Amino acid sequence: MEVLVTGGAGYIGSHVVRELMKTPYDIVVIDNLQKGHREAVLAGEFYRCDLADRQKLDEIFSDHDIGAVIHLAADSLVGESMENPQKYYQNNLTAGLNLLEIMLEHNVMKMVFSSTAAVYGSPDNIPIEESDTAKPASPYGRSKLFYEEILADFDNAYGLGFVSLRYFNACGADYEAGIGEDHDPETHLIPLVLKTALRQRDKLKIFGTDYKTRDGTCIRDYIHVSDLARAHILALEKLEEEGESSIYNLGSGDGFSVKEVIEAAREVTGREIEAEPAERRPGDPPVLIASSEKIRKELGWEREYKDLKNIIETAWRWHSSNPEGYGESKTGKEI
Ligand SMILES: NC(=O)c1ccc[n+]([C@@H]2O[C@H](COP(=O)([O-])OP(=O)(O)OC[C@H]3O[C@@H](n4cnc5c(N)ncnc54)[C@H](O)[C@@H]3O)[C@@H](O)[C@H]2O)c1
Ligand SMILES: O=c1ccn([C@@H]2O[C@H](COP(=O)(O)OP(=O)(O)O[C@H]3O[C@H](CO)[C@H](O)[C@H](O)[C@H]3O)[C@@H](O)[C@H]2O)c(=O)[nH]1
Repeated sequence: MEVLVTGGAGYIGSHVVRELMKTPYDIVVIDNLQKGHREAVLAGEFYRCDLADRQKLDEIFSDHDIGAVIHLAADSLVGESMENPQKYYQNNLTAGLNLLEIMLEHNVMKMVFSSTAAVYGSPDNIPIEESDTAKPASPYGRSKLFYEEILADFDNAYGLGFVSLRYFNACGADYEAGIGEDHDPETHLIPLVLKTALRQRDKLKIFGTDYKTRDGTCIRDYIHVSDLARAHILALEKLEEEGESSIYNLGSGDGFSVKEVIEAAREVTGREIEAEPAERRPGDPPVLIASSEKIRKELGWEREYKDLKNIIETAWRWHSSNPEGYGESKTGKEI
């Protein structure tokens, strides 16, 4: 079966492609390279294509015998979505709907979807379960929740089977395969901490030190990107078995504060990492920790990386051996 990965040149998508290489699935990748890197795509047929382009999508679906789609392509920054919601609804919903329409036209009825902890907003219960109320606090979170609802409607009406994976904080790298996190601009905590260790930045800003948490800084659930990526294979297998559509959290079940992450990074790198208190970042909930019991029970998913320092070490190895990330090259087959 051919599996189409949208956003496969991005951080998580490139790790999903890496995990797909260990399976019998054939791989097709679409990415517009707005954020992604051609070099990060280690296998499969690559198309530089925007999901908004119906004609190109139609050609790709005509040229391949696609059996399922893993849909990661999206804009995904909470803060940016507060300032520019139009961009988020346009890309995550309108372009995403284009993809669904083309899938229906070509009778491709299986999707694994990248959702997010941001659908929960500021949750009432910790750890968060999938049945807890989703009250997104940002246009980004809402765009992902709306897409899940569209998928449920398409399942009811057309029998499109889906698995939606609500990722918590993806981090780490498959440094042995030569892939890692390279966003421009970078906004995520762990790469910024490591860039500070590399002296590419003077100091790290800690966004908020007066939250009602154990040390006043926000707590998040950090999950290694390869563990996350492996869950997509399990989700594909579930869809192939014609199971019911499902929504799963994907996190570690452990929470670490911003200060704890910085301290762990100091230990891993053995370097000074200067950090200073700063204003809260709008849209940040104080605590997000997943219960991932459902995916463990139903799909047998387990983490390989259970220790935060191990996870940071994989990211450190990637950043320290690729201080400029992937560089500037943006090549790829355009059709
Ligand atoms: N990084 C996280 O911690 C995290 C957490 C929760 C959910 N997610 C979700 O996971 C997915 C991947 O996130 P990531 O961190 O790898 O981001 P990323 O920006 O590295 O990857 C997204 C990729 O999609 C591509 N893309 C975006 N819009 C496109 C379009 N219209 N057409 C074609 N390609 C397009 C980008 O060029 C990029 O390569 C996103 O859907 C994001 O919302 C990420
Ligand atoms: O320079 C920084 C960067 C981040 N932080 C803090 O570190 C924590 C983690 O921030 P990230 O930006 O790394 O991650 P987020 O939790 O904001 O968001 C990530 O995980 C979410 C789900 O939990 C969403 O899906 C989103 O797409 C994804 O980027 C937050 O408390 C943030 O305020 C800082 O203090 N300083």
